[in-house]
Amino acid sequence: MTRDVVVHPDARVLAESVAARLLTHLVDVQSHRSPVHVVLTGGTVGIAALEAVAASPVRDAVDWSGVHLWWGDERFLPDGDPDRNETQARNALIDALGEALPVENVHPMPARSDDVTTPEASAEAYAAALAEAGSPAFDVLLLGMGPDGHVASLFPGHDALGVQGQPTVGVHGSPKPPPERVSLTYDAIHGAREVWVVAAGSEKAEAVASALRGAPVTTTPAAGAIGAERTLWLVDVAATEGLGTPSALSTTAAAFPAPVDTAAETWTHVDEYFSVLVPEDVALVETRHAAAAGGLPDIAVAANQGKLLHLLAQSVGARRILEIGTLGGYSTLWLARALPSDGRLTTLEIDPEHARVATDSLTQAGVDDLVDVLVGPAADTLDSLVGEGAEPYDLVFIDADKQSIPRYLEQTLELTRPGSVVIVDNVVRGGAVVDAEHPDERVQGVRSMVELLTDHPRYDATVVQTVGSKGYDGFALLRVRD
Ligand SMILES: O=C1O[C@H](COP(=O)(O)O)[C@@H](O)[C@H](O)[C@H]1O
Repeated sequence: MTRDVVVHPDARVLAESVAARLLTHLVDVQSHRSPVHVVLTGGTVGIAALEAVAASPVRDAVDWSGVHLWWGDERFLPDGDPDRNETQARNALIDALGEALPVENVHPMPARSDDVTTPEASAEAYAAALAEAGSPAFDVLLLGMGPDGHVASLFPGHDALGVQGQPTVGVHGSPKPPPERVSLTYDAIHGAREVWVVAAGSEKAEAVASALRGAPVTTTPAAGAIGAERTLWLVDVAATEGLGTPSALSTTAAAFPAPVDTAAETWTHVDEYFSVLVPEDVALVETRHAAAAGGLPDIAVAANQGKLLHLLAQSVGARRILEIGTLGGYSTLWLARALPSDGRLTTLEIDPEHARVATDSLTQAGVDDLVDVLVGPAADTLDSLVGEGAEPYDLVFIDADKQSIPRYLEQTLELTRPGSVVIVDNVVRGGAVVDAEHPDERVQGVRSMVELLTDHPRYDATVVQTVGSKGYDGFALLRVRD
């Protein structure tokens, strides 16, 4: 996942540029995928960009019948209220599109009415609408940002920041009027392929600087605005004042050399340099491609990490491997290839569709006779394996829901032997792990793991931080004590 910052001379040019970028992106995506799902934002730049889309001669290049419009947040007000983000978007663009955009493609968050009396009711109805539409992966999710660093209606210090397991949330006590709102949650935002944060003006400069420098989301919610494939910050020069703007920024759309991006680029280049040591063959590449084509999130291990798993499994002479979290089968394939011909790999996956994609890829790769893909919640499957008296595993790779890591580690003890090796992925989480108050349950899951492992009688452990094409993270390496 990359994060790019593009700086424009002023708010007007920024809005025009966002419009041009959006139109081009829609045309590009429509050349290989349909329908396209776009999430709109309210706010000054967001609405100005929609006006620019409406005025653009290029707008007819988009097949609007294949575009669905959703909202990232809404002010919980009656239908037609001029302060609703929906009303503003209709005035700015939707009305101008007329019949080109079918009515059923427009998905506003339900307004306050006699039937929908609370932000929670609106949020629930919107979650249901998303589910009914097949919980689409948003192609582009636009987010404005307030001077306090809020995105959508996720405000600093609010409980909504920590809500997980649902795509929407009702919000009360917004510091920016109106106080009642409905918002997408981070879960929904993080599922978007591309997240574009748009912000203009010096009053946003402090929040832009905090977010790009990785402030905690509790104080700067925009720091958590991250897309699954790409995060793009589209800002004007005034909004970058807090970053110490180089002169190059006075030109249109100069790429902003934020320190974090420079570092991430370097990590990726270094991974590329060393990639000669970890060449992927056709089966590995196709496994990655099948996962992407199946719409699976791009969170599998990188090739060098897969090779590390492979080498570790070989080094300990693993004959039996357990993987918790199959996803598309990429790490599974690296691990399976470390097994001897009489070896066995058991991999657990909660999502039947992910399991199907993985099974197909493992079959294509010719390792299906070594691998059992077990579908269901991992904790239940682990209990079943314990109940069945499964032979101990030599190596366990845990790469699933991070909040459950402590539980998986307890269960793993029932399924291993002294000397077995356990690897837990993604335990640094961009450094968020040091934040005791972090609202993300995944971060808290890792912190609970650290508590569990401190002076543990049966696990010996270390954690190694990593950087690379997959960003800044790390893994825990454990050995079951003799
Ligand atoms: O209230 C809201 O504010 C933000 C930012 O608006 P701006 O006028 O400061 O750009 C916006 O992103 C959000 O959708 C909206 O509900």
